[in-house]
Amino acid sequence: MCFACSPRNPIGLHLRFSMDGDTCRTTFTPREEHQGWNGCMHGGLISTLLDEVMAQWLWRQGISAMTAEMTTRFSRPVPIGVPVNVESRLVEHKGRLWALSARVILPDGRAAARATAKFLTVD
Ligand SMILES: CCCCCCCCCCCCCCCC(=O)SCCNC(=O)CCNC(=O)[C@H](O)C(C)(C)COP(=O)(O)OP(=O)(O)OC[C@H]1O[C@@H](n2cnc3c(N)ncnc32)[C@H](O)[C@@H]1OP(=O)(O)O
Repeated sequence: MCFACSPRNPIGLHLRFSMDGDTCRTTFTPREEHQGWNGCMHGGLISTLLDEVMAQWLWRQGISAMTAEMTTRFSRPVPIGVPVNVESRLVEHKGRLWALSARVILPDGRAAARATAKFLTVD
């Protein structure tokens, strides 16, 4: 029962994803309970959005892979109540290792956060 994507998780984010060419996308509007700093979405939950959109890129290609490493840069706050777009792309693939990047984009088109991550395929 995935915290990010399961529709059955009562405390989950209930994210839904789609592929748009080589990009995986979702949208999310943070609520009060997702707050960290006053009026802003918690950074750990922003990282969850980024991690999940990259994992879903792989899942949608039939690749089962776990996050082995992730770096996030928080450039701007994500305000509570404001819808954001979240997107991911493949950067590189070598053997079991998949490198992806992802962004959280504010309604004005500016990136609020960016991440890069390495995933390793698992059986
Ligand atoms: C019916 C509908 C159902 C719908 C359903 C939807 C499900 C949609 C799925 C999405 C859902 C996902 C959710 C979000 C993604 C998570 O949250 S995943 C959870 C968070 N991540 C984890 O818990 C991972 C914990 N780590 C591990 O379990 C293990 O370390 C790993 C990642 C499996 C790798 O372990 P391992 O297989 O033993 O591999 P290991 O021998 O350590 O490394 C293999 C090779 O990779 C290299 N390597 C390892 N790490 C790195 C690294 N960071 N950088 C470079 N090289 C590395 C090693 O050096 C090694 O190289 P060689 O020696 O072979 O040359």
